[in-house]
Amino acid sequence: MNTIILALPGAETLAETLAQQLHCPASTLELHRFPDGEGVVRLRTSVDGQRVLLVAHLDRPDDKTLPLVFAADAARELGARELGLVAPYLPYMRQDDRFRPGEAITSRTYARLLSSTVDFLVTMDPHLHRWPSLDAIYTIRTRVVAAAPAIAEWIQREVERPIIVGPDSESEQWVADVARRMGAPHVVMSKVRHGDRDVRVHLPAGADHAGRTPVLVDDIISSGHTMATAAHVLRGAGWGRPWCVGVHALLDVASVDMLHRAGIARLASCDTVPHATNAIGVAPLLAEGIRGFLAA
Ligand SMILES: O=P(O)(O)OC[C@H]1O[C@@H](O)[C@H](O)[C@@H]1O
Repeated sequence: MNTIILALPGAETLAETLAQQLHCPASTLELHRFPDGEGVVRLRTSVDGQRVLLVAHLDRPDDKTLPLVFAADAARELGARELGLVAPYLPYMRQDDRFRPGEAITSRTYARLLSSTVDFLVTMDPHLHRWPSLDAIYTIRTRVVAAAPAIAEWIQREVERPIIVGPDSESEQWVADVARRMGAPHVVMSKVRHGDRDVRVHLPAGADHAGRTPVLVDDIISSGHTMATAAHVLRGAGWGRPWCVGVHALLDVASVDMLHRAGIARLASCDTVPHATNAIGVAPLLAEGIRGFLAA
């Protein structure tokens, strides 16, 4: 079966790069907004009888998910035989519980929506905390790709004698993997969240930087408060100015400024979400993950 890549608006660069890596054609989608704000998508190429890979950057997902669903439905109606979604950042993974009475568990609802939209999903380091794997909520085939090889390679190139630091217990999975690949030590801090922009972070007793440069690594940087607070704590403990690396950079310009005011040495992110801090390319890793679905 032939494969064609369709880029959702904003994902054209990633789609092109993946098309080169996977040796298949890529096309773009037209998104028109009517005066009342409703949108309509239009496929610019035939998809009849083909496997379609929809490529989307799903930060700010509320505006982007409906066009994705419309594009998938249109492709299906126009003869696509199989539909895959490549979404390097998978949104709505953090609300995985009813933290306050009456709250929606958006992870589950979003998973149900995407599972009814496409046949398979390729994503990178989704925020799996309470769910053991995506299979707990997604009913389609999924493939999780780790950014750790690209992050480890980048840190190795850029930072002399690093020690990898996780700002909270959830980050241990990513931090341990990155550190192991580089043969560097790692330490994981503990965090208590009191609100969207209010976190407390602690270094474990006895933790020592051993003259190394701290590199904070986390999956998501959103408000930036986790990284900023962790940076304050590290500096206060005499660890020097930490570097900060995030897989998914969701933060705005004000949050980037706040991080620099917190005294970080450098902020870098993977290009799962287009952002001024993108320094680590993950397309080759994503392409590898996609290949498993292209065999038939
Ligand atoms: O503190 P901000 O940047 O808002 O949020 C990002 C943090 O919130 C967690 O779920 C992520 O794993 C990360 O540690």
